[in-house]
Amino acid sequence: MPGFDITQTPAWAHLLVHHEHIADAHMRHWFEQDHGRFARMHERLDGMLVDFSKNRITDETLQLLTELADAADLAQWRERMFAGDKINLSEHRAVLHTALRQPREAVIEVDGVNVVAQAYAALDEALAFAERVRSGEHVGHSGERIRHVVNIGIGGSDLGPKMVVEALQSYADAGVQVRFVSNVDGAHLAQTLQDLRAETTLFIIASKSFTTPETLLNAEAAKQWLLAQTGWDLDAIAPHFVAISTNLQATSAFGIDNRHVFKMFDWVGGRYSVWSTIGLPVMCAIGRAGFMQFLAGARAMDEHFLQQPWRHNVPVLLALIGVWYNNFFDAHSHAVIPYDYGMRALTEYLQQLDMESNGKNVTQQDLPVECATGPIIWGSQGVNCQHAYFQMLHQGSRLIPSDFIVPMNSHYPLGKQHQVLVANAFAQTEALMRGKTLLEAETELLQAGKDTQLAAQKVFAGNQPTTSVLVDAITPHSLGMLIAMYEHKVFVQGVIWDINSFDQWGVEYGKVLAKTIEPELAGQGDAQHDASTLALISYFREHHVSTTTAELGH
Ligand SMILES: O=P(O)(O)OC[C@H]1O[C@H](O)[C@H](O)[C@@H](O)[C@@H]1O
Repeated sequence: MPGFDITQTPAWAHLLVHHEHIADAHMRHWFEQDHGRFARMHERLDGMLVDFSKNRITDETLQLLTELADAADLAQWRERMFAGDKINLSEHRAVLHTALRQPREAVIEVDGVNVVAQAYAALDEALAFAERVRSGEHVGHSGERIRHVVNIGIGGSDLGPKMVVEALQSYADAGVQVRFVSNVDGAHLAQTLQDLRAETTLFIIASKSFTTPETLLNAEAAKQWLLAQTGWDLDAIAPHFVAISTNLQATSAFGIDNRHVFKMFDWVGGRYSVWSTIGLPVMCAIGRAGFMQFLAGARAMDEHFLQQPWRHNVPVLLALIGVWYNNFFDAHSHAVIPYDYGMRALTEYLQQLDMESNGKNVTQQDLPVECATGPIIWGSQGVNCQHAYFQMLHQGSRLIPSDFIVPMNSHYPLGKQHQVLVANAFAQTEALMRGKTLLEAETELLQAGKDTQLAAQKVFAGNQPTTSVLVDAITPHSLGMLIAMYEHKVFVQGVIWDINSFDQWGVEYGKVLAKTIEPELAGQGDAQHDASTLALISYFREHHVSTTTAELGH
């Protein structure tokens, strides 16, 4: 579709007119007048309920939005992605994270190779290794059992596995504790290793490219820590290091035994790679059976996404309603609030998934995009957010749509705590939708025998949209469904805006400049910079106390 511009389609024009009609309508009136609203505006999947009814949409909105999906040729793009067409045009790559959760017998060919078989060959090796770590069969150089696994990686080689390991902590049953180091700030590695023994520690160096400087520097420092702690020779540390990468040359140059390199493939983007061998930390934590359930959950969402008509297709509805706020209500951000302590890293994970995918302003045909693209994704765990920034959602001046993710059962119920947690989540969605009128505020004050002077401060505009995603519990299966749901949401939005959701040229520029500046901090090199950057560099030189590399853990 050369020069495709969604804003020039009749569907977009119809939505603009429709927006004029309903922009000022209040959801509380829709609920009062229409008792069938929830029934028509929710979807039930296996172990999941998604409630779209507290959104600023009518049946007509949904109808018009589905026409927008058709105008963007969504069905064809979806088919092309699942079939392995090279829809990542700028990198000439297929986009096949969905192949990683296909049944073993499926066949998807890219350049004449069946990638499903390729993926399972790598996955089986990683799963078998994880089981050997869990059972104690894989031991360290001294013959001791591995007790700690430290994953060193960043971006897609960190956020997915970290979030999943934390969310599924109650499934970690083998006495192997998994930790994550991502930041090149020495504090991260030093503090993570502080209470560990080298003899019982395994490092996973996770890097699709194996060229990411932060990861390589941390990996080298981990190697030095291990040598310093044990006094062993370099040859002895092989059982303590494994890698996950597409770049076997670089892993071998780093000194990692080829039998301990688990392959990944260029047809999986970093931020979509938790289903691949990048999931090794998850496998070490929850084992083969749990990981296969995780893949099966994602597969169930893939099937739903493939089969349901737009009007009942959960990721498609999430995406379309997101476009509605982003492009017609001019909402700049989207909050995601998991009411689950284990899922506290979800927002950070989704920030990469969504913002690195759809933070683009050029179309697949290299033309400027004529409308706003991906929103700012933010949020954090409920209920903590209620005691911090929810004031702004309730009485601020901005439209901020949000997703509330709420499990019906906790792995740690502790008496009444789970009911209190869930009650808070539901109460927030009700309050955000209903609001409170001036009359209601005055009546409340009068009933409490108080002056009504403060009534204006107690008014809540309401009409703040929320989508509730209820899951029976956070299990490997339901977590797989949830993550795949968001992956497909991001994909659908990328199709509507006609951007490539699978490259990330925007992160390169800063990386290149950092390479120039780093030696300048040590007084070498004199590249051209603006006055501000030059002053920052010289302030560092004046104030930095040069030390030899401080020893880890001291
Ligand atoms: O796995 P790696 O090759 O080390 O990449 C790690 C991360 O670094 C980059 O800068 C990209 O922006 C991310 O998409 C990627 O996930």
